[in-house]
Amino acid sequence: MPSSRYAYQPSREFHVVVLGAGGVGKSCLTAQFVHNEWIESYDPTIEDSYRTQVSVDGRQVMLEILDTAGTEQFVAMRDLYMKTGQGFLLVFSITSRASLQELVTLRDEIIRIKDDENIPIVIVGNKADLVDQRQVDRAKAFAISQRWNAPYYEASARTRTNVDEVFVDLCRQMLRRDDAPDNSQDLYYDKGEDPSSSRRRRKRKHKHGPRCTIL
Ligand SMILES: Nc1nc2c(ncn2[C@@H]2O[C@H](COP(=O)(O)OP(=O)(O)OP(=O)(O)O)[C@@H](O)[C@H]2O)c(=O)[nH]1
Repeated sequence: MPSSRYAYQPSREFHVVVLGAGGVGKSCLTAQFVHNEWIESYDPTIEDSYRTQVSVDGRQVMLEILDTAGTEQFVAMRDLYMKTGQGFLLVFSITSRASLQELVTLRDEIIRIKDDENIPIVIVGNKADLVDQRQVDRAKAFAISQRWNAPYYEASARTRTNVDEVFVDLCRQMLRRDDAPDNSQDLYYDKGEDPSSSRRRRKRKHKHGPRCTIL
């Protein structure tokens, strides 16, 4: 069979979960990444999922992206999608100190549910175009990301700044874990799960120094 026919078939599929307080721009970041479109209106999300194929360092990756609800009334759904997620975009708005604070709880929950301190995470300070309304210092957000050993990006869904970069960084983290040779010994399957399924969890993780990307 000609290999060229299969050259662009994704070799990996990952579940990405976009989390953060209500109104920080999760849906807008996702819509810009998946459809290249800007949404001006605010329509609170319940839960939306998207499938999109991306090329990362020459490799085709299929992403299943879950855009979650920031509002409190839907928090009961969180446990479920945190279990399924393999990589997390933690989004706050640089115009809201409270939205950064909310990430602390979300990150704690992810670590608890995944039972994994080094699960792939990217911290996103969105709405970076609203410079006059900034409430969160870049240095402060970066310090938090360092403590969490996760990269920090300032982004703007409106200007499409760092939109691709945050998703690609997360993909790279997930690919690195998938590629790591010692992962083969660390794989284990959920009780009762079909071992041939691709839903796998990893116990030991690789540390990568935090990065700060500024506009
Ligand atoms: N100026 C500016 N506005 C933004 C940006 N991202 C989102 N917004 C606006 O912020 C509002 C909320 O954006 P959403 O993407 O719906 O926020 P969300 O986090 O998905 O909100 P929930 O669904 O409630 O969790 C909308 O009016 C967007 O137009 C940005 O980068 N810059």
